[in-house]
Amino acid sequence: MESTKAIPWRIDWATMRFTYIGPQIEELLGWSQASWLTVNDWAERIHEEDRQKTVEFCVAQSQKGVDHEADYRAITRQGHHVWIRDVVHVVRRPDGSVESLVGFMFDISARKEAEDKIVQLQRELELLSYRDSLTGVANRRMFDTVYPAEWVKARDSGHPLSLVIIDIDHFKQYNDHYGHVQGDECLRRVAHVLNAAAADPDELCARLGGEEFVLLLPGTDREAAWSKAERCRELLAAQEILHACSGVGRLVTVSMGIGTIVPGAQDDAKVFLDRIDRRLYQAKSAGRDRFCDNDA
Ligand SMILES: Nc1nc2c(ncn2[C@@H]2O[C@H](COP(=O)(O)OP(=O)(O)OP(=O)(O)O)[C@@H](O)[C@H]2O)c(=O)[nH]1
Repeated sequence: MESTKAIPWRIDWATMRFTYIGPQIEELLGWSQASWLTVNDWAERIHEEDRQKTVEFCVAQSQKGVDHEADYRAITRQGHHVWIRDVVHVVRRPDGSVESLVGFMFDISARKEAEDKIVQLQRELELLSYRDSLTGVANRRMFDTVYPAEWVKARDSGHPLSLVIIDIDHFKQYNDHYGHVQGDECLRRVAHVLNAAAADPDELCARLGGEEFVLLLPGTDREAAWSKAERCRELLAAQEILHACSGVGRLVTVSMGIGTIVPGAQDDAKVFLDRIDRRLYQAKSAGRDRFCDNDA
């Protein structure tokens, strides 16, 4: 047993002293075999954050006479820590009283590291699933998650909520003329500009799909939403993205539907979104490269 990776040990229940611990413990944790005298030596060598719950759990299980296992970080003599799985068997006398505890300690650091890596990857994946892969701004899924929450916040607080829906003008012609790859690049640049315009932490710029984007602007009144939309146009104009076949001008332009609401109990987030979308199409039919903020 002393040649295996698992480290065997035995504790006498009456005295709470180690009657045996495998010599491999020194290689694993740095503490000599002879230094493991009582359960206190074991408890003191458990990481502070794991100590209380591990000791309480193991004592309770042992008192009940139940075999158990516990994962915890053991402190090494050098001050580092190693993840241990302690598997404990409670040895009982014929009358049922506890005589001793015997167990094995396993080094599970590699497994814990792999588990941590998986958790981290899952978090990254979760974040990525809310990003539009082409432009890097938030995607429709993110908007669909955040918008209802902001709606409820605005309704409860009585603060205004603004939406700006933005669509690139004659983007089909852009793609047809410059090709899809340059079309993608154009989308990235427009997204970048819009994202820069909605830079406050509670503001959101999301790509709704195709060449359509939305700015979700909590706590923003009508006037401030207009300034935001103006800012988007200025920033986009400064990019000077050529669009030879636009028909509107020589540069890429956008049309926007804008709206502001202090949601009341009867209002519906979806209805409001549809209304702003209709305003966008009013801006399109009125000649493009403009805003519309009222219903025709
Ligand atoms: N390059 C590129 N093009 C896209 C992408 N998604 C959608 N499109 C293109 O966007 C164009 C949208 O065209 P339309 O819906 O006809 O709109 P439009 O030409 O912009 O015309 P208006 O909106 O009326 O000004 C289509 O040609 C789509 O192929 C994308 O991810 N990359």
